[in-house]
Amino acid sequence: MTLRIGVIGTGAIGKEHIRRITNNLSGGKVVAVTDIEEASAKSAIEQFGLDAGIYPDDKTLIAEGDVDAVLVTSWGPEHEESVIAAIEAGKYVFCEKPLATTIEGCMRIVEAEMKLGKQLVQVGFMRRYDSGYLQLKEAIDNKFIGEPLLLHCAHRNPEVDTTYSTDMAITDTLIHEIDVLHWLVNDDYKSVQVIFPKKTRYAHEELRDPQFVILETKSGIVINVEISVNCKYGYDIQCEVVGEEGIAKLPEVPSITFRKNGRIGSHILMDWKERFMDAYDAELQDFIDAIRKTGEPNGPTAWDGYIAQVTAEACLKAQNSGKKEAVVFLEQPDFYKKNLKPANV
Ligand SMILES: NC(=O)C1=CN([C@@H]2O[C@H](COP(=O)(O)OP(=O)(O)OC[C@H]3O[C@@H](n4cnc5c(N)ncnc54)[C@H](O)[C@@H]3O)[C@@H](O)[C@H]2O)C=CC1
Ligand SMILES: O=C1[C@@H](O)[C@H](O)[C@@H](O)[C@H](O)[C@H]1O
Repeated sequence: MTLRIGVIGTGAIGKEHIRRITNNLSGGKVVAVTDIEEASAKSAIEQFGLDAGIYPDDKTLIAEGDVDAVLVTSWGPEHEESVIAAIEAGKYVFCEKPLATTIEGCMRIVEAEMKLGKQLVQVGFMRRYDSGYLQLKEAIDNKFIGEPLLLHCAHRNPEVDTTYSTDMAITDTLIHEIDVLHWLVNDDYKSVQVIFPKKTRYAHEELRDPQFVILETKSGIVINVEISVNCKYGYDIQCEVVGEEGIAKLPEVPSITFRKNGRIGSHILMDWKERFMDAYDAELQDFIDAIRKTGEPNGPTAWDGYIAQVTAEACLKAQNSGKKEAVVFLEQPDFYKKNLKPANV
């Protein structure tokens, strides 16, 4: 059976996902779209030659769109309502990060799923499908570098516009590290701290950039993440794990080396679309395949969305207090204690 998919929000990543489902992946078909800007939904249909209906809003798409699954790729604060409506209608959901913009919102989604008694939701934490992070995880899980002790990470974007605010460095940007790093080291966060170094002159007036976040896990692993969103030179994701017996580092993105004008160099990518292209393909293919084969998604769950939001909110508190803040989770329900298979890459 081909998975019939409806897309809620046909902006930047909505269109990217429509393109990959339509041109690159197998087993799924976009049959319905909606966007609060109707012109955007229309342009998605035209751009990708979709045989799909346009619906006035998320609820109508879910009720009348004859879909098995929805992709929620609207703005973060809009996610919760669409995800809950989809769960209540028994539709599978692939929701871009964040699952919801509050802890309570994430819990409402978790409760809706538990009430239904079936996992329907996968959150778009695509780094768990990136081949570099998967290699790091394999090295850690096989004890290749011994016990991980500390991690040095960086999340750099070349630039942001004036709508990007200081809290977004956490909720929009760091949230990827929040999810992937505790998964990488098989541990939970215990505390967080945020330090603001000297501000770059490229940050707009209201924005504090860069930021330096320290996350500590229950077993005592210390993780530092530099977030720079005006680094100018490229889109650059770094992660180095220091273990008891060695170091493992995320590979650089392959690029030719050139010799020109008295220099040896190589190219750096400029945006997330290219950097995680393969990971986005893999996460969505896994979503489609797992549902078709087992009737349940296999990727990051609504509970992972909750864990990320709790940690993000502790970081926001730490931004304001300047102090180390505790990260406190509810106990994981048995419902979510399944042993997730490794990502399908
Ligand atoms: N996994 C990743 O690396 C990335 C994830 N994202 C996430 O994807 C989501 C969308 O981001 P972008 O595509 O960059 O934003 P965008 O602004 O380009 O697109 C969002 C679209 O959703 C539409 N929209 C908003 N509310 C809606 C609603 N209630 N119903 C229907 N349509 C609605 C907007 O009109 C817009 O066309 C965000 O949650 C963002 O955090 C974005 C970029 C990368
Ligand atoms: O999710 C993403 C964007 O929303 C965010 O704004 C960027 O900072 C991240 O690098 C990208 O992966």
